[in-house]
Amino acid sequence: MSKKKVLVVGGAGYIGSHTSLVLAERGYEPVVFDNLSNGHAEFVRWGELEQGDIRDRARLDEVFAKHKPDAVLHFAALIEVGESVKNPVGFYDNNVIGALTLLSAAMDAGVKAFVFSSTCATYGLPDRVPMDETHKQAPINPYGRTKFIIEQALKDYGTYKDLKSVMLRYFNAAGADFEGRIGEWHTPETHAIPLAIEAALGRRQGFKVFGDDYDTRDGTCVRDYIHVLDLADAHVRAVDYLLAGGETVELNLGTGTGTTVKELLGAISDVSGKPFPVEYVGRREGDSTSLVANNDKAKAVLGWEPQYTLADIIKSAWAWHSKSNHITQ
Ligand SMILES: NC(=O)c1ccc[n+]([C@@H]2O[C@H](COP(=O)([O-])OP(=O)(O)OC[C@H]3O[C@@H](n4cnc5c(N)ncnc54)[C@H](O)[C@@H]3O)[C@@H](O)[C@H]2O)c1
Ligand SMILES: O=c1ccn([C@@H]2O[C@H](COP(=O)(O)OP(=O)(O)O[C@H]3O[C@H](CO)[C@@H](O)[C@H](O)[C@H]3O)[C@@H](O)[C@H]2O)c(=O)[nH]1
Repeated sequence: MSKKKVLVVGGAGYIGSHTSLVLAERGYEPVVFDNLSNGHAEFVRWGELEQGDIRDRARLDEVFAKHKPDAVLHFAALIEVGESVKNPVGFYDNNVIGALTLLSAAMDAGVKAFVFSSTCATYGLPDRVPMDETHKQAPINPYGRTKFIIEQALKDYGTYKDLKSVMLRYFNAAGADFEGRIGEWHTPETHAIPLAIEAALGRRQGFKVFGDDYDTRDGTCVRDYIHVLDLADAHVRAVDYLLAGGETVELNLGTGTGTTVKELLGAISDVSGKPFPVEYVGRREGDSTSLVANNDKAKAVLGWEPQYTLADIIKSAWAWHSKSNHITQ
């Protein structure tokens, strides 16, 4: 029997490349669609690369006609919260117009299964922590709002059209492939774990903590860091679920454990054995105080369970950053 094909849109990026790896391991055939604006051709190792932009309908039609995918995973987006405050137009253009163009092309090509990279940033400020999927969605930055808009479109397409989707609200993706083939490589890098590791490796001057006056146990923001391979596993399960006739659903993907920035820095110093300078500066615009998942629904719907701890995350990230010398600034 021929393998089922999955179009991995944004598959040359961090989470999409790890998901391609796990798709291939589980017997699917990934095909990556990416404009390489923030991705890396060398991360496309488990399937063909089709270069193109999700805002280019003609190119999308060509790729859908050629590959006839059974499902689409949509990772392609601009992703930095801080940048979205400075450049909202670019975010709406890529994350909303791009996603809607991709959705139309997918539906016209007869695709019925769609997995969307959403985010806990769609919740905004927490009423309660941990947050389950019924928590109100009131994003506090343009990035979160672009993702919220697409979630609503997907719910309407699930109700009124024949496209079923799984909207995966990731908390903070982190860590890397344990064999060190791929890892987190954003340019410029803005995420806490790679920045702190690069500081410990002496590639950056030190680490700046954005705010220590939050209402949390040590004044710094709380996040729920989830291993990228746990995210990848959930995506493959989401494809299985949709191809088996599953209905449209939104699911949190986090571990349920919150870590403050100070705790994170302590854990990174422990793993690396290399202390690094830390400076406390003002808050970063658009940051939420505390984001921690209640992941019961993903466990129930997908039979998913996160496998990796914060120590696994830091060790795998440390291994990747130590051996690779890519430029992130
Ligand atoms: N990294 C996180 O912690 C996190 C958390 C929650 C949600 N997400 C979401 O997960 C998805 C993947 O994040 P990532 O960290 O892997 O980001 P990434 O930047 O590494 O990957 C995104 C990929 O999409 C591609 N891309 C961007 N715009 C495109 C376009 N117009 N056409 C074609 N390709 C395009 C980029 O070249 C890149 O390869 C994003 O949608 C992001 O919003 C990420
Ligand atoms: O130099 C830094 C970088 C980050 N932080 C803090 O570290 C925490 C984590 O920040 P970061 O790693 O940038 O992740 P988030 O801003 O939480 O955003 C990520 O996680 C979101 C879900 O929480 C996703 O939606 C986004 O795409 C993804 O970038 C936050 O409290 C930041 O204020 C610092 O103190 N200093």
